[in-house]
Amino acid sequence: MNKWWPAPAKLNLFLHITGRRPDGYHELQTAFQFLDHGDKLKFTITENAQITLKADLPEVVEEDNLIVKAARLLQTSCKSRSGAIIQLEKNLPMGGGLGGGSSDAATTLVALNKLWQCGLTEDQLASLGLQLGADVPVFVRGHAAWAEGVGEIFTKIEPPEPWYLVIFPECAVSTAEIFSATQLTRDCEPITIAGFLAGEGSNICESVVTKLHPPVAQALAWLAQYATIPRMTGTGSCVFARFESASAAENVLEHVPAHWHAFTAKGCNESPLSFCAKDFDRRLDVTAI
Ligand SMILES: C[C@@](CO)(OP(=O)(O)O)[C@H](O)COP(=O)(O)OP(=O)(O)OC[C@H]1O[C@@H](n2ccc(N)nc2=O)[C@H](O)[C@@H]1O
Ligand SMILES: Nc1ncnc2c1ncn2[C@@H]1O[C@H](COP(=O)(O)OP(=O)(O)O)[C@@H](O)[C@H]1O
Repeated sequence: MNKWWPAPAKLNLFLHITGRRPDGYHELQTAFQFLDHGDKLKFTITENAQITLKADLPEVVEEDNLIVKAARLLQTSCKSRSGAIIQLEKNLPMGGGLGGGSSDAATTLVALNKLWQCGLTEDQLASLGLQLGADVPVFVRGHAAWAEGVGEIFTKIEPPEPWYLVIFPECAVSTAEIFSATQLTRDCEPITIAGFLAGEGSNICESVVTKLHPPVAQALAWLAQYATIPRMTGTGSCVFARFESASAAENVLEHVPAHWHAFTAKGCNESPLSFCAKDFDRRLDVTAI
């Protein structure tokens, strides 16, 4: 049966900028964790090579959609003669720092690699993903990670998996806009994984984003009434706080002002996409017997 593949959200549990490369890209330290909440994609394989996207996403023209770009890139790389009709259920806000577009691209690479039987390795898929965006490789690899470089050098980590309340303050923030801001701090002292797991780290982009986008400051101030250390993810705009239980997060969700979109989700060190890919392999094994 044709099933839905998950494209989960990510959180940056902290984000520091430690330098800048000659090409302008920023050197980062960050920790990625996935959420059990995100977009969903369904793939129907076709005999002709056409890639068709069915998505209610008028903001992004089909040619620019990372799903279409990922499918075409894989098709060229593995010389697939098949095509696909790809259906997208978009649940994640765009420009929210939850990595929705990157996650959609990663799910497309992982799913079509299996469905077209391309046989590319995880390393090959991650390096294709990096051509599409700095955030795509972590979604391909599917494990919570400490990331350095421009965000592509990973070490697996196992942080606690709390419940989160995530608020999208109804404003989109462009990653490029924040990385080009002159006031951005770009000389954070490097920290260690042990230091992070012991509670060090913040989101260094928060001060710039809150000045340029007041709703982000308002959402952080609102969350601070209910939780300790509310934080922004990535370059914004979403903010989040952690809770001990689903019910504790849901109790606060009930009070979120109606003009903001918000949801609760569980932190996951293994991505829902990774579970789905393993389940796909397991089913193939069963069919083969
Ligand atoms: C910083 C993070 C943290 O997760 O921000 P979010 O986008 O998730 O908020 C990401 O790594 C972003 O990844 P992604 O959103 O894929 O960025 P890309 O499309 O590759 O790049 C968008 C723009 O951001 C800048 N950029 C991106 C990554 C980086 N390490 N340094 C940069 O300077 C570049 O100017 C680039 O043109
Ligand atoms: N499938 C997609 N879903 C969302 N955004 C996409 C997609 N394809 C391309 N984009 C572009 O990527 C930008 C960043 O989107 P997204 O990844 O959701 O946000 P963020 O990087 O802040 O987490 C969008 O504003 C949009 O222009």
